[in-house]
Amino acid sequence: MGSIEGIMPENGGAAAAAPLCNGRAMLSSAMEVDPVSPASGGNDEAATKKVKSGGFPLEVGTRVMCRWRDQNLHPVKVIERRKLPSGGPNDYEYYVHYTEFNRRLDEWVKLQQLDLRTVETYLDEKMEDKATSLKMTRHQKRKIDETHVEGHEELDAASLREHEEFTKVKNIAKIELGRYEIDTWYFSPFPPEYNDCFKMYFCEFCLNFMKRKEQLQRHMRKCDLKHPPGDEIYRSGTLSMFEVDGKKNKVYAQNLCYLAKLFLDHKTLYYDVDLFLFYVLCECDDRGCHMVGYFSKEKHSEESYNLACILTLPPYQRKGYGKFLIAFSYELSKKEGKVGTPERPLSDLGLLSYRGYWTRVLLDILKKHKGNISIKELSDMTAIKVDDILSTLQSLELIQYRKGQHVICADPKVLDRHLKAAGRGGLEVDVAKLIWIPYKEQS
Ligand SMILES: CC(=O)SCCNC(=O)CCNC(=O)[C@H](O)C(C)(C)COP(=O)(O)OP(=O)(O)OC[C@H]1O[C@@H](n2cnc3c(N)ncnc32)[C@H](O)[C@@H]1OP(=O)(O)O
Repeated sequence: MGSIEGIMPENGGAAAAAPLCNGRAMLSSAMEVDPVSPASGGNDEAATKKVKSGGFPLEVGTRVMCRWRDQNLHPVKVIERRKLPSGGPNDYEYYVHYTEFNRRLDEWVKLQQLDLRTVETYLDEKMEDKATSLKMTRHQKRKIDETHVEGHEELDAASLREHEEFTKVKNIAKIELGRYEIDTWYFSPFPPEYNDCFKMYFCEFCLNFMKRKEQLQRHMRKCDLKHPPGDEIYRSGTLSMFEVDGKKNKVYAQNLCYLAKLFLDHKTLYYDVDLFLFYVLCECDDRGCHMVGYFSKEKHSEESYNLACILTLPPYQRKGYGKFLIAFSYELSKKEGKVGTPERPLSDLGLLSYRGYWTRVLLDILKKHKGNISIKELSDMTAIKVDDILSTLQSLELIQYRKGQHVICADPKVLDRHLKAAGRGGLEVDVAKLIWIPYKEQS
């Protein structure tokens, strides 16, 4: 581990910071596809100026069509380039951003994948502006936070640019975790000694990470853990949930945050894991409890956040675990006697999962309920914050504003149609199997 004290994904106040992976307007129309999120193409277009057609190697900023894994050509922007070790002076590979897709699909491609007839080179004026202006945007601040530079307010434009350069390309391409090799999605600020790592090896139990397979093998012979540290607060069949206190298990919590950042783009990394609890979901067998995903939660949240970050590891995604984690966070809120809401901004996949969960929970109640029901009553029953109920019902066009108040208009046939469209329900939380005392009642 590096010398930093701790890291914690945190996104308070980041809503206005033009997050890279927020729930943009595409969400209603792109429910079933992966990639899910288009890029911020529109604004980019406005802020760039066509300068010239390039030669070789292609310039950073070049726009060109690129053959993707679906075998079709898609527009990309060259983010970075590097010389091929064995190649001649013009033999480069290019790190490209598919402008229609989310940043998690950015990748290194060979020249042969690019349709060179479509090459256009653009100079990004925004980048130029940054180099000459000393004014730091919130977005830039966020980038600096991600690389753990203290006192970043004082950084000049050149250093800022250096940091942007540093975070725009995924630093770690793959990780090994338990029996899975996983392609990473985003940059994560691992300590500098890991900079040259293509693949990292994680102990699936203590989450320590290493550069080489042999190190991991040696570690696995010594590591005593067979499950996350902390208390097992839920067990149902082969599923277990562990509550890990960031203060008591600092190194584990830090490791978890480094790991999670590889799949979370829009979260700022923050120092203090002490202030958070981590709920780690595992599938258990005779070899141990294998992490499936987790969510973090502030011990005390003034904004009534009941979840800070949520992650299902890619091999386990689309199996209902995300909605299970969300449901679990609301069960904890119910036990606390509070309403809750996730920290903003939500990622594209985060918003899809929450929208699916809220829709299903609310419509199930509306379907069964006889007589009138208020938004407040719905909130009390579900621990879902009133704003989230309103936005969900509004997006389903089930709510009208009449005579100064919101009225739910729930035709059973319409409810059925929406429920069908809301996707699967996710794995159920069996509340009887949750044994948990809210944090404030301890100590
Ligand atoms: C507050 C915050 O932390 S916001 C950040 C949220 N976290 C992230 O973005 C990290 C990376 N993403 C993830 O870890 C996961 O995608 C999660 C946690 C958001 C969802 O986890 P999953 O285990 O895949 O969720 P689950 O299987 O319950 O599916 C939830 C719904 O999300 C949608 N969804 C999830 N993945 C996809 C995808 N790749 N493409 C389209 N829709 C998707 C679907 O509507 C799905 O429901 P359905 O399968 O019934 O149609």
